[in-house]
Amino acid sequence: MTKIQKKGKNNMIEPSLLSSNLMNVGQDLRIIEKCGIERLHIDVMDGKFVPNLAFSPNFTAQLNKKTNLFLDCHLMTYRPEKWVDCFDEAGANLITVHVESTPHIYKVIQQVKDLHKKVGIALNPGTSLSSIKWLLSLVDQVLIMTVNPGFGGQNFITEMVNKILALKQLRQESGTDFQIEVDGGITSETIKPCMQAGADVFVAGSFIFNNTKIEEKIKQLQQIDNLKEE
Ligand SMILES: O=C(CO)[C@@H](O)[C@H](O)COP(=O)(O)O
Ligand SMILES: [Co+2]
Repeated sequence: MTKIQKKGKNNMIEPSLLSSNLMNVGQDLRIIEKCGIERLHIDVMDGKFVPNLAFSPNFTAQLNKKTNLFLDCHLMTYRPEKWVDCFDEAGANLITVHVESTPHIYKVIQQVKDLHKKVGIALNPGTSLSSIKWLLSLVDQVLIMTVNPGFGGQNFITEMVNKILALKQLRQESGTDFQIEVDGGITSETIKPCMQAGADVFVAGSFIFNNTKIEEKIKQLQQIDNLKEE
């Protein structure tokens, strides 16, 4: 199966399986695909970098067999360099590593690029943009965490809107074209300031999955996908 990732209207919403009912994941994948979604968010947690555990390479490989969706693996692990190869083999299309998680961030980015996978860097809310400025020309995506990582269902940190704005400005000034992704507390309300500030990809977990109307919730987010100024 060919994996696609177009810049387009429906690919901007990225459902996060962390809050989904894993007993229904097969059915939910079909609903997500039917809605025209093209990307899926897979949270990977090691119980050390964040106080929780989440998805394995094996789970990712099983998903990869069942769907053509573009798989964005968000590694919330210390020393992500140990996990990159496993998630590459599992079928990740984009591997995002936290700048706070390793003393060798440049090396990990090169490791992902050498595997011919898309690469992202993520920043915790408390980490400033200056820590990644020098890396911006190397990456396909920057993930601004809009909650402290570890759990779904937390409240959006509104101060992060200014960070998105500042990152968009850095992108313009540097002539680079990485995508800006936001993750944490995204709802039909909080998505709006993020979109207006310049975010391109919107991860949403509990807003989509903490109810039985997954399709309706995805559509609510997709309908807002027109506020963006270019
Ligand atoms: O990385 C994370 C949490 O650390 C996320 O991807 C969550 O899955 C987002 O969940 P909601 O905040 O949308 O419920
Ligand atoms: Co995530």
